[in-house]
Amino acid sequence: MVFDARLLLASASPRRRELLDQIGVSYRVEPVDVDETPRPGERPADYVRRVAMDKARAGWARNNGELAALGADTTVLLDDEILGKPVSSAAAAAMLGSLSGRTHQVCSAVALVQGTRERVVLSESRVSLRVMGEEEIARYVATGEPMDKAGAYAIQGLGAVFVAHLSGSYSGVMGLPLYETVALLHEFGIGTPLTRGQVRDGAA
Ligand SMILES: Cc1cn([C@H]2C[C@H](O)[C@@H](COP(=O)(O)OP(=O)(O)OP(=O)(O)O)O2)c(=O)[nH]c1=O
Repeated sequence: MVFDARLLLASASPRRRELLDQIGVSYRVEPVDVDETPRPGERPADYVRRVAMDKARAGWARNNGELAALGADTTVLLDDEILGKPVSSAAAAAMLGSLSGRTHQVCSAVALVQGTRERVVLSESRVSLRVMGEEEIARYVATGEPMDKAGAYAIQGLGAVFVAHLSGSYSGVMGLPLYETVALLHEFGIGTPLTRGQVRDGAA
């Protein structure tokens, strides 16, 4: 239990907790469940922003009205097609096969809600994975790491061995773009240990 938190993290993701811990932000965790089904014809960037905002709104609704609620969503896009979390080992292997030797996009949105105040920011990255053989894909899938990850890999885990190039935000690919997150937190008057002096209302 964190007592001095000014932020509610509307997420069950251990990666998002780890990333907020990394920059020294205190928060209380409140996982939420929102519909993550893309709407017909919805542009991927709009989809990611909408889901992040829905998570933040759901977090705010569970709150006692004191803490700003943060929601985030991360999606992998290959040729503008959304690759979500794999539903099975076979789906994970197929996803990795389609990403092998190619460059894909990772879109991460972070949203903050405090009452009627709502803001969402998008981070877009490009990641090139090297060619992966069938056997190494099978070995990677057998580790279990791909299963709860958009695009079936984790840049912060064993999957790092496949990442040939990244242009954009490492933390965004991992699930919470920290530069954008800190900018949003500032807008809402929430500082970090390093940036607290720059926040309008002082205390972090
Ligand atoms: C591409 C990539 C994704 N991921 C993860 C980040 C996200 O947690 C996940 C995408 O799923 P999300 O729906 O964004 O998040 P989540 O279900 O894990 O958590 P919550 O909705 O409760 O906030 O994929 C990695 O951890 N590493 C990577 O390299």
